[in-house]
Formats: sequence, structure tokens, C-alpha cells
Amino acid sequence: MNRSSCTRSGIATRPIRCCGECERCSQSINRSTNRLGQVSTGVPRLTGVTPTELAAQLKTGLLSFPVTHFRADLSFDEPAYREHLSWLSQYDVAGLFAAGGTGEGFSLTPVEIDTVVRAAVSEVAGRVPVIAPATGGTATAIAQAQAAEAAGADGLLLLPPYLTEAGQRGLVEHVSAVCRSTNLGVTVYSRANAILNDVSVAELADRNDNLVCLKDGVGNVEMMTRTYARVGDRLTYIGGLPTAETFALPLLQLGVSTYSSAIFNFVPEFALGFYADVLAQDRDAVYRKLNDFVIPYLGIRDRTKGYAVSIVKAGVKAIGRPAGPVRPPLQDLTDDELTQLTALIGRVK
Ligand SMILES: O=C([O-])C(=O)C[C@H](O)[C@@H](O)C(=O)[O-]
Repeated sequence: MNRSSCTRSGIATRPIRCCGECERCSQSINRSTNRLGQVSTGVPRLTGVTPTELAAQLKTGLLSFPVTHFRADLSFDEPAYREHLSWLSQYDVAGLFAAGGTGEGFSLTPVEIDTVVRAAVSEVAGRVPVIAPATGGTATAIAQAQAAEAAGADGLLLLPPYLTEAGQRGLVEHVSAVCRSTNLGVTVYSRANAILNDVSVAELADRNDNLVCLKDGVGNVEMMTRTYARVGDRLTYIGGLPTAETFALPLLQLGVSTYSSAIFNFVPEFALGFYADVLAQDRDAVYRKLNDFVIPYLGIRDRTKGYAVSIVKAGVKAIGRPAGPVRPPLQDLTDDELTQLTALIGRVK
């Protein structure tokens, strides 16, 4: 990208891709590196969006968590994935989280995650920030963080490590080690076996300048209230419970300004309309849409564990944009459930 086509110069938010050469972009890169004061990974930033800029950007709109496309043999189907991102790109979102939970990041190898992230970075071409996943134990998550930076991702989503339970002190050290390993802005996902309390979130925010977002996958009103009371606007708060629309209106009152939308994959206009109603705090419209679609959708989703992801792949199939099967240990919806979902989607499309 040459200096004259740098899309960051002269605009406040989107698009965010940086040329890395013009005065504004060089300053941005230097400011980011100096301000973090952390050990450099030796990997040059490819985008120049600072952690602070990323946090500000993510709260300007809905967040897209695309499914990851597989062929019948369960290999990654990059052309179909890219086509899906290209189709979704006509809609206005604030960020794209590649290979997150909905994207079955937990079922991808590190090499596959790198391929998916690079495909997303290339396809999105700087229109919105691309956030890459990091998961597993600390060493694995650090390796993924560094791969994400090298791939040109704009941020990192740190997912819970697998299997083991952990205390708050251990979780703080895990998250801090990953933050120290990267210049990218980090979103930590508090969920499952890695639920952070308010004291831990505050300590993490103090210790790690590049920890910029907390994604809440718990929905504990007291804990969210305590967290916002203690940490305030130092972080951007992202609603990340399964089918996040369900909780979006009440969580807005608790400082959670945006959320990850899995249904955006197959009913993007409905998802964006819902988000607009939430922001406008239009209770009647939100509850109408919950009754029309979201609550009946939960009725199908809750039939089997793991369906929160499987039903999204079924949704894209229902609208004629199949993304292939889910990988085990998830299982696909039955034909009967797919028929019910297709009818439900027909009510709001
Ligand atoms: O990492 C993920 O995909 C999530 O857990 C976010 C989802 O998009 C969730 O918020 C949802 O199902 O709406």
C-alpha cells in the first residue's frame, strides 16, 4: 500500500488499514510500541492500529464472529470461507473475530488457525479490524499471539485454556504472559474454566496496557457491576454469551457496549436491526424481536450441548450458503431441526 492510498489518514475510525509509511501512521506505530513498554516480539506491526484505537473501534458497532467453512472431509474450505466474508462485508460491523468460538477455533490446529486468520486479513483488506484467536496453555497461546501478529491481525482474542480449572492468581499470570508476548490489543474472554473476577480484571488492566477489552461469557450481574465499578472505561466490554442478543439490552446498562453476534452469519439484517434497537434502548422492539426469533431459536439451540455453534452452521445452510459440517466433538442439527430452523428464519428474513 503506498502513501497516497493509506486509508487511515484523515479518517477517525473505519477503515483502519495503515500504510505504515506516512507521518501519521509512523507516529501511530511508534506510540504503540513505546507506550506499551513491553518486550518486542521482533515482529513488525503490519497494520499500525494501536490497542487503544482497537478498543475504541470495537465499541462502535456489532461484532462479527464468522463460522469456519469445512468440506465434507472436514478440511478447511478457504474459497467458501472467503466468499462468506465477502458477502458479509456489505454489512456494517466494527470488527471481525476469525476462528473464535463460533468459528470452531477450538477444533483447528495452529497451522489451520494461521491459514484462517491470513484468509480473513486478506479478504477483509483493512475494512474492519481482524481479531485472531489464542487458546490452550500459555506457551501455545503465546505462539498463536505471535503468529497472529505476523499474519497482520489487528488484535487478539484470548480464549480459555482447555480442561484444567484454575485460580485467579494463575489466570492473571496466564493472561499477563500472553499480553507481554504481543504488541496487539488483547481481548480476554472470561468464560468456562477461565472466569475472571473484578479484582483480577483490575489487576490485569493495571499490569497490561495492551489488554483493552473484556469479553464476558458469564452474564453474572453482580460480577459485571463490580467489574465496571472497579475498572470503568479503562476497558471496552463485549457481551459474549452464547446467542449474545438474549442478554444485550440488560448488559448495556452494565457498561457492555457491544456484543458478538453469531446469528449475524445468517440473518445479518435482523442482527443489525436488533443491535440498533438495543442501542436505542427500544424495549418494545427488542422484546418483539426476542419473541419473533431469538427465544424460539434458543428452543432449538438448547436441545443438545454444543448446538450454540452447530445451529449457526445450520443457519447458513438454511439460507443457501452452506459452510459444511461441524467438526467433532460438535454434532450437526438433525434434518428435522434444520427444517424447523429454516421455517423460523423465514419469519424474519
Ligand atoms: O467466540 C465466539 O464465537 C463466541 O462465543 C461469541 C458468540 O458469537 C456468541 O456471542 C453468540 O453465540 O452470539
